[in-house]
Amino acid sequence: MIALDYAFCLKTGEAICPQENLNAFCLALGQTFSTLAGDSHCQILLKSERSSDWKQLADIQPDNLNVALPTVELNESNQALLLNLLAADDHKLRNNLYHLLLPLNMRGELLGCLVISTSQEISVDAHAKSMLALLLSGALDSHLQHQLLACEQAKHKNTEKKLVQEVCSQKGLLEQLHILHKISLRLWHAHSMDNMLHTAVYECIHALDFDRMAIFLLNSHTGLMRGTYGTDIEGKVTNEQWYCTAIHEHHHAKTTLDKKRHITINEDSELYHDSKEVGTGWNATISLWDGDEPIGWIACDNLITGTPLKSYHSELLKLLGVTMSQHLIQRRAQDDLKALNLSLEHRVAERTSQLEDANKRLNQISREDSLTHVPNRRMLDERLEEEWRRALRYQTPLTILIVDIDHFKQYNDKYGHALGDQCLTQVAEALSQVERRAGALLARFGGEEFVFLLPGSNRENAISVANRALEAVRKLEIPHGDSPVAPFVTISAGGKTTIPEKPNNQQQLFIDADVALYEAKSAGKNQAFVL
Ligand SMILES: Nc1nc2c(ncn2[C@@H]2O[C@H](COP(=O)(O)OP(=O)(O)OP(=O)(O)O)[C@@H](O)[C@H]2O)c(=O)[nH]1
Repeated sequence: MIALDYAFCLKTGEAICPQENLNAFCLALGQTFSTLAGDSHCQILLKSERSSDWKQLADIQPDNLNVALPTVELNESNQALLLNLLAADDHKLRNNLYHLLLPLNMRGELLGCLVISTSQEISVDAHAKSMLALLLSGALDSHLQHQLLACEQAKHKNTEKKLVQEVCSQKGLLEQLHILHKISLRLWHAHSMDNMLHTAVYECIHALDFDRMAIFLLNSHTGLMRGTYGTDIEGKVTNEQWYCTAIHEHHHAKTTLDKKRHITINEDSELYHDSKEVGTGWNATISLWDGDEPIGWIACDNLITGTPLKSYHSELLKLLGVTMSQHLIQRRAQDDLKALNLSLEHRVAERTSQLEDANKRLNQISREDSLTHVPNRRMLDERLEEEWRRALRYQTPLTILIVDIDHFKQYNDKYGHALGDQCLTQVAEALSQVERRAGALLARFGGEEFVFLLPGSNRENAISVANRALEAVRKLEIPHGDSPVAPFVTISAGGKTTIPEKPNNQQQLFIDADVALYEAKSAGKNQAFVL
């Protein structure tokens, strides 16, 4: 028989009081009880505050100490033993062992209990037992409170650490977003789609937290994916416009678009360049959308510096995707508008040129004789008015020479109107070759009459022109069986040379030229007369 008495109480108190922590307390407790009985086995059980559940805090055997905080569930046999002991509250022999339960109260509440199991019966002094319980309760409560505090402090430290990390990460994200904003401003100023894509890759790999980036454009109408700009393994921007593939043949593009994934990040992944594996690290792909229509995607990784993936990368890359999508949409709209404007400008220029041509032609037609294609009377009147003014201002000579086909009525009567027209055309053609001096003009005046306007020509030159005209028509040798003048068609010419003395008096010139023509006709035709 062993005794739990005051002496043991004192011994236990001396052993457990100086202990600094729960483990040392339990160890000292176990050692004290082993002096009581060599095979003693102590368990400290704690009662749940809110329920009647019990859990094990410490399992103290002479050769083994096991303290578990947070506490662990009781196994079935211990649970049954505890219930028995709680009900009987005495030192009982069960399963060949004597068990003693020491309830531990604190602040009027049952905190837990100490269960001592030995092979020998223990004689218990009731006062010593309650004193021991008091001693153990105080020490255990103090250690538990201390442990709880330490646990809270550790939690607090951990939260503080996480907070610092979070603040750092937020600061990093903020800096990156600031840079992204600056890049976005630069992209607004790009002068073309090509320039915008090059700037995007260049600026992003130099200022954002990743090493390489490539942008691909998608065309859902053609089903094609095209490269734009990317980064080589040394970090230089490269032109990748040569790259073109069907979207459905590109595994990543296909799955991203099918599943409408906006961003995918892979850690410890193989990294590629020109379809060859060049290293490992993290890589990310961001798809670009115009509403529901996929318009491109971006690939980026950390191949060169191996910069680790940060907690803000996901947020940063998402925003990069949104920014790039907006720029692509806006740039496409601008380009479409430019193309539309160009096509409109082109069409307007084409129409204007057609209109100008038509006007020119109209102008020409309105000043051209439709049968002979030499200038008509309207043209002659305009040019005569002009030349009259000029001759008046500079006091230079001006000549009018009227040419009339001889016996043309008979010609028409004999050969018919159609041949008459043909004759007129041939005569006009021949006359138009006679005088090629600058300013000289041959016009059809009406019927079978033609007029030479000869600015700067004196009478002598007018006579020369008239004779050359006569000769030119004779040379045509157009048969005229009914002409009493010659067997061929002939003409007569009457001219007048003057230096104008007053404005708008050109009509007089015509009257005088007509008089001269009359003279030529009266003198037998086939001749010229210049006044
Ligand atoms: N075939 C044809 N004949 C025309 C055209 N314009 C006028 N004529 C004819 O030209 C003829 C002119 O006749 P006239 O004024 O009598 O003159 P002419 O017969 O040449 O007599 P002279 O001038 O005195 O030699 C008329 O018979 C008109 O019908 C035309 O465009 N085509």
